[in-house]
This record gives sequence, C-alpha cells and structure tokens, in this order.
Amino acid sequence: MASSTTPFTIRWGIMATGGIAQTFTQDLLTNPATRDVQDIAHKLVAVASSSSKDSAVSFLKKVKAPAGVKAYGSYAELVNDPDVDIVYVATPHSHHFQNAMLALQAGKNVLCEKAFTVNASQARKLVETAKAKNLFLMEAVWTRYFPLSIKIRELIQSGSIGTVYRVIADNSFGTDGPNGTLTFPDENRMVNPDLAGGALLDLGIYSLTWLFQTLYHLQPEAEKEAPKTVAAINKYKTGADEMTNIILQFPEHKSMGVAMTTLRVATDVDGQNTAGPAIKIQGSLGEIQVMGPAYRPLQYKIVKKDSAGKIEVVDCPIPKDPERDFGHGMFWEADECARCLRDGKKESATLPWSESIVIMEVMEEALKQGDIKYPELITTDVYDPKSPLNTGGK
Ligand SMILES: NC(=O)C1=CN([C@@H]2O[C@H](COP(=O)(O)OP(=O)(O)OC[C@H]3O[C@@H](n4cnc5c(N)ncnc54)[C@H](OP(=O)(O)O)[C@@H]3O)[C@@H](O)[C@H]2O)C=CC1
Ligand SMILES: O=C1OC[C@@H](O)[C@H](O)[C@H]1O
Repeated sequence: MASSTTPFTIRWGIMATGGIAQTFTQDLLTNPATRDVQDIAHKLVAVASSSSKDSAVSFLKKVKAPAGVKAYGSYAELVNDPDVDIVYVATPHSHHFQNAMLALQAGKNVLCEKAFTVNASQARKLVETAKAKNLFLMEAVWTRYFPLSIKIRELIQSGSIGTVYRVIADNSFGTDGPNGTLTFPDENRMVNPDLAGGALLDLGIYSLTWLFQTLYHLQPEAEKEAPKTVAAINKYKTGADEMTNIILQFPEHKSMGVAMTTLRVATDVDGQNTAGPAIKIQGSLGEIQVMGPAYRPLQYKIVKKDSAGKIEVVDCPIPKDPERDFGHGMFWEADECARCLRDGKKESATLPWSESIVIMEVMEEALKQGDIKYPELITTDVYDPKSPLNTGGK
C-alpha cells in the first residue's frame, strides 16, 4: 500500500499511434499536480504500432516521451511486456473487440476507446473475459470524468432542477461536401464501414453519453430501467450512417432523451460553441444547458424556473501543464483507471460494465433500425489472436 506521500503509479502501454493515442499520451505525461492530483501518477512504459516499429519510434518523438520508453512494431509484443499494467486501446472501432481481447487474454488491464465495440455481443464477451480473468476493463468515455460532468450529475442528484424529464443532446460535424459528398475520403475511419465508421459510433456516442449519464446512470439501482429505442438514420454512399437521431424512452420514469448526430451540419455553426447549448437537461424546476462540444464541454449554465432572467454561468477550464504546454482533459479518465487499479476495482462506478453494454445495445438497435450493416470480420464476437485486426493487415 502506498503511503500518503507516495503516489500510486500505473504503467501504461499504448496500442496504436494515431491521433487520439498521441493526445492521450501527452495528457498522461502531464504532471498530475497541475490538476491538483497527488494520490496517483502515470508512467509511460511502451507504445506499439501495427504498421512498423519506426511508427512507434516516431510517435515517441512526437509526444516528447522521456528516454527509456519502449517502441514495438506489433500489438502482440506490447501485451506481452511484463512491465505494462494497463493497455490503452486507441485503434478504430472495428478493431476494439479483437485488440482489447488480445490484451485481456495476455493478462493486461484495459482502457478501450469509444465506441466500446461494434455490437453488444462483443461488449458482453469483453466483460465476461475481464471478469473471468479478474482484470480491470473500462470504456474510455473521457467526458464522464470531467469535473464538469461530475458537478452536473451532483446538481441533478441534489434536486437542483427538480425531476429531470427530458434531455436533448447533439454532437455533429459540419463536414458537408460538394454534390452530396462529405469532406472525408471514403476510406477515412469516419465513413468507412470496414472501420465501423459512421456518425453514431464516432460522435453520437457522446450525445448518448449525456442522455445516459443524466437519465439512466442516476436512476437508483432498484429502479434501473433500460430505454426503449426509436431511431431514424440517413445512410451515406459508403453504407455508413451520416445522420442518426435516436429517441430513448424511459416510460417508468416519465422521461425521454433525444440524441442527435450528423456529419452534415455542425452543432456549433460558427465553430465558437457560444451561440447555443449542445445539451439541454430539462427538469421540473429548471434546466442545465451545456455548451459544446458534447465530448469536451467547458461551460454550463443553470436556468431556474423562478430565476427571473438571472442565469448562472459556470466555467470549467481544462488545466494545462505549463512545463509541457499541454492539457486536453483525457487525464481524468486515466486518473480513474489508476485509482481503480490501486483500490482493486475491476470496473469504474462512473461507467460500469453493465452501462457500457446497455449503450451498445441501444446503438446496435438504432443501427439495425437504420439498416446499417458492418462486415463479418469486425462484427464477429469470436476472438482470433491472428485476426488481421490484431496483426495489422491493412
Ligand atoms: N476520446 C476522444 O476524444 C477521441 C476518441 N477517438 C477514438 O479513438 C479511436 C482511434 O481514433 P483516431 O486516433 O482518431 O484514429 P487514427 O486513424 O488517427 O488512428 C488509428 C490508429 O489505429 C491503428 N490502426 C490499426 N489498424 C488500422 C486500420 N486498418 N486503419 C486505420 N488505423 C489502424 C493505427 O496505428 P498503428 O499503425 O500504429 O497500429 C492508426 O494510427 C477511435 O475508436 C475513435 O472513436 C478518436 C478521436 C477522439
Ligand atoms: O471521440 C471523438 O471526439 C472528438 C472527435 O473529433 C472525434 O472524431 C471523435 O472520435
């Protein structure tokens, strides 16, 4: 057991070298004291690229990693490194099930990027495996760990806006292109069905996160009610969803949520996130408005029924480490992983396994209603260590 002055340190292995792997790793390398955290710390031990060892080496340069961090040219080497406590899976959605399974089967704890998997059955298999192997597993929905999200959940629980009856959330990009196209090339992971592309799994998950953390997560255990799902989807020419709207209904709680996402028009038309809220949490006594983007919100407002025009505005800036000139907000989910490992917890109470599974069930149902189909290679729930998704056959 660490003493109160010695932080409990966890040793990270990073799987993949793309955009979010770089951002997350730079957050890991910030000094926890710059966000007022003293009880835990993070150590970057290794990074793996499925493309080449060179990619891993150049990744370490880009993130300004300290000397001594190992670079691997395969995911298998990473998960077999005895110095790694936890693997961060930062591959496209299509790969999460096979990659997270690769790590769990090798006895590693896992933090897996969102969307957790491509379907609910894959999510259930990951959870069963973590349970059977007594390992920690968490879906990396970073927004839930923001102090802003924690504060909003506390406000709702304290009854500040009364009974919450409706939540409306949007997370959309204005990537409309000429002649009905989107600005993403068809091979891009945002629209490529082979990579489980589409608005819902990439962006809509955040709209759903706001519905779930306000309407579902806060329901008392004895009253937990899984939602009914009604979805409407417009398909892109690649076969992925380009616009998806979902209504979640909780009849026992007399509540509903509307989760929106599209790649055609942005939530914030002028890119400033000041014109209007991305999320409205509406209660019997007032509402909380969260300014976008839904995945990285920095401000919320409280409008009470009896406020007589007085609106409370609360800013929640993301601390930066001045030494590294960095701070994106992903460190809070990493801190949660460290505290769970320190305390022997296998899942995070802020996003329990059961909730990740219900969210995957909702997304699977919505995609089914919209007739979106992904290939067998990425939807199978049969683990294959030799799958090209694990070995890097791109
Ligand atoms: N939490 C957040 O804010 C964000 C989360 N994400 C999530 O992170 C994941 C990765 O997204 P992002 O980093 O933007 O994606 P990138 O395309 O930038 O990177 C993905 C990485 O995965 C690896 N990979 C393995 N196989 C393939 C393949 N067939 N095609 C493409 N890449 C492959 C590659 O690394 P290598 O070659 O080294 O193996 C690649 O660099 C997604 O699940 C996404 O939803 C994304 C952005 C923000
Ligand atoms: O998780 C995400 O949040 C930020 C977006 O830019 C990105 O596409 C998405 O994957």
